[in-house]
Amino acid sequence: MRISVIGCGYLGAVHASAMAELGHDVVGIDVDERKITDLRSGRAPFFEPGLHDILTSATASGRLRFSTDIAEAADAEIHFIAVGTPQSADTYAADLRFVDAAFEGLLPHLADGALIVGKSTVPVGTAERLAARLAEAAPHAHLAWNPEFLREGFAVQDTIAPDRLVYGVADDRAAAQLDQVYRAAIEAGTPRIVTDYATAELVKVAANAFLATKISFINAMAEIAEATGADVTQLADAIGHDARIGRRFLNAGVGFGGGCLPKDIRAFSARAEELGRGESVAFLKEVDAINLRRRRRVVDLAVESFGGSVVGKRVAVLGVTFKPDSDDVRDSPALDVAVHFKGLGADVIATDPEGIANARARHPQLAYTEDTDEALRGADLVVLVTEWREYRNLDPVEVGRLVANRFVIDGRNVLDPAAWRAAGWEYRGLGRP
Ligand SMILES: NC(=O)C1=CN([C@@H]2O[C@H](COP(=O)(O)OP(=O)(O)OC[C@H]3O[C@@H](n4cnc5c(N)ncnc54)[C@H](O)[C@@H]3O)[C@@H](O)[C@H]2O)C=CC1
Ligand SMILES: O=C(O)[C@H]1O[C@H](OP(=O)(O)OP(=O)(O)OC[C@H]2O[C@@H](n3ccc(=O)[nH]c3=O)[C@H](O)[C@@H]2O)[C@H](O)[C@@H](O)[C@@H]1O
Repeated sequence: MRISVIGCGYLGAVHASAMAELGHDVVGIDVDERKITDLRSGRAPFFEPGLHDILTSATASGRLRFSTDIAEAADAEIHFIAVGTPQSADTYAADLRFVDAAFEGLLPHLADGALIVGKSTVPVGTAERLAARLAEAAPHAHLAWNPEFLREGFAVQDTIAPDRLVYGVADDRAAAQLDQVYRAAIEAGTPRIVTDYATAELVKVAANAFLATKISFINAMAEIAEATGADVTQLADAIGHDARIGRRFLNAGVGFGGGCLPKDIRAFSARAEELGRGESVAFLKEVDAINLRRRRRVVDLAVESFGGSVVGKRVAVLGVTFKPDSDDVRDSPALDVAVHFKGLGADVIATDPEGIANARARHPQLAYTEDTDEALRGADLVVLVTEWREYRNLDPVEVGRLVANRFVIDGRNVLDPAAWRAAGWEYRGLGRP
């Protein structure tokens, strides 16, 4: 099929490349010229495992091209909107400016029977509003909402083989067109839920709200564990054996960040309040508060251990991205911890395999190095805040030879406390004795 993807960020660049990989003829559109120049030359504008391969094979095959001119989308039968929906600074509601601009930009270029498909995460009610506008401005086209559930770090495989497909549609024709787009996944047995706009929009925010709640639940248990000497990691293993609970997303630590979970739960709360149902999701404010407290806890542990102050202490911060296998530092707990240490007068040096350029752009006041050993050399404290494989696999004996003081705070509970203590380290985890 002929497809356009409007917005080529973390979601759109992967979606465009994956659709071309599946055999569709795709044009990716973005207002950011630098991104489009990169994509045109087969360079992924961000780090995502597997993206480079499908991007280069699809551009070489001629099935994938990129442009800053939305008129180039005019040929497409299906237009995916994948632009950002960031948090508004004042209300925390989703800022729909980019979605509205992309939608309005498409209106003059819609072929007969064209389908606009929203992928961006939006407040419930957005699709209905856009469908009403479409009926008036371009009645020969129609609209569907098809939320995206990919995870950064696994974005390519999640796009090609998703857990499920959700179509919010107003007619059967839209569902049939989407079936053609996703034929490969459907033939492979991917479950598909065809529903109305409101349900589709809500499925997306409900899924992210549930995941955030699960993480904050285990982090709340970590707080109780800290008050009692219990071990939250064993607790998670034990409750996780219950298939009704499940072990995934029960890793306690510095909590969730990124361009989605934090902003999505806040936008959901804001939308529920607009609907007069704020109390139904009031717990999400607690989920957010627990999450933010855990970032602070790492710093408090250090201050406590150093007898009240970290001024002048050399702190090696391992990780700046919000999760491993991504270069994304949006609302990153790791970066927040680094900034907080710096604010308290510590001599911070942060390292990360992929995230330094993005971190430096946001927080130029921090010192960075790409060399893990350089970060560790002379440290009074090592803080692991993003569980990249290379940090999980650090050898406590070797690291012990580099640092000035053997003190580690494991903000992701991924190190083996016994091995680190045996190598002479003071080990502190979150919610671990
Ligand atoms: N990043 C992720 O893993 C996932 C993101 N989402 C949702 O997808 C949406 C996009 O998120 P990201 O890709 O992370 O954001 P992003 O900020 O990485 O990308 C958005 C892109 O849209 C472009 N853009 C803005 N206005 C435009 C316009 N009028 N025309 C063309 N391009 C325009 C921007 O230049 C940028 O490249 C958000 O609603 C997000 O919540 C959903 C699932 C996964
Ligand atoms: O809407 C989105 O953009 C996406 O948001 C999340 O995906 P993502 O943000 O890429 O990352 P996750 O793997 O969900 O991790 C989010 C954060 O939670 C943290 N986390 C995760 C799991 C856990 O047990 N504990 C924990 O603290 C991670 O470190 C990370 O900071 C969802 O998992 C995706 O399904 C969704 O599509």
